[in-house]
Amino acid sequence: MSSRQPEAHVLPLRARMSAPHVDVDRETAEAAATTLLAALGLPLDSPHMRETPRRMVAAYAEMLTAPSFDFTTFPNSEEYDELVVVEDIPVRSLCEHHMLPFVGVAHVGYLPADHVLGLSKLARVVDLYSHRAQTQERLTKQVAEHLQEHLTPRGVGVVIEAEHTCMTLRGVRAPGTRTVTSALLGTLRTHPSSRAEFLDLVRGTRPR
Ligand SMILES: Nc1nc2c(ncn2[C@@H]2O[C@H](COP(=O)(O)OP(=O)(O)OP(=O)(O)O)[C@@H](O)[C@H]2O)c(=O)[nH]1
Ligand SMILES: [Zn+2]
Repeated sequence: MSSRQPEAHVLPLRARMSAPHVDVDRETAEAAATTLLAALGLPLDSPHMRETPRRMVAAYAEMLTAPSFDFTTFPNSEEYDELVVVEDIPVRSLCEHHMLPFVGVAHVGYLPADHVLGLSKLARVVDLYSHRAQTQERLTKQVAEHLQEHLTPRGVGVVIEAEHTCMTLRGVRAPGTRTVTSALLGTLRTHPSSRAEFLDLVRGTRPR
């Protein structure tokens, strides 16, 4: 006899995920960008720069507005109980100290309990929290806590490696530096062998 559950119980569960609404006042922002560029001594009367304030505002608005998505989970009917890890998820965010980009990759994994998550959703959660003025530490924790809250796995691990252009292109100008942050929850935090397995796995993906 099959141990499969009735069909109604194996349907995916979808929960809509949206970032808090960001109200961009484009008119005020464009006027301010015009003032900023003029105060920096940049001429705005060339064909290339005439629309730069509008483009600046559009660029920031895009980087601060996360697309909504369905967080789709499936019953773990195969009782899969090993790590699920998606590596090299692109990270593009804005450092809240300078409003300059930091870019890199995230490695996100979890140990399933009753549900598995649609794989793309690991990348979408990273994207959701990247589209805001951030610190890398906060971004790393928010991704881990989101998965813990909405998927309730046995454990979650998030490692982010990123280049902060505020410290590679300006200021201390330390090209080649990468900042590495991690957040581990549940058994990936408390169970030494699970923790070591996850960290070894993602360490193996780093360029040396
Ligand atoms: N902890 C943390 N610091 C960050 C992050 N992004 C940027 N920073 C740092 O924020 C700090 C701001 O320091 P300040 O001394 O106020 O700014 P600053 O004069 O521009 O500093 P320099 O970058 O050293 O020239 C800098 O050390 C940045 O490197 C981040 O994600 N996390
Ligand atoms: Zn910065």
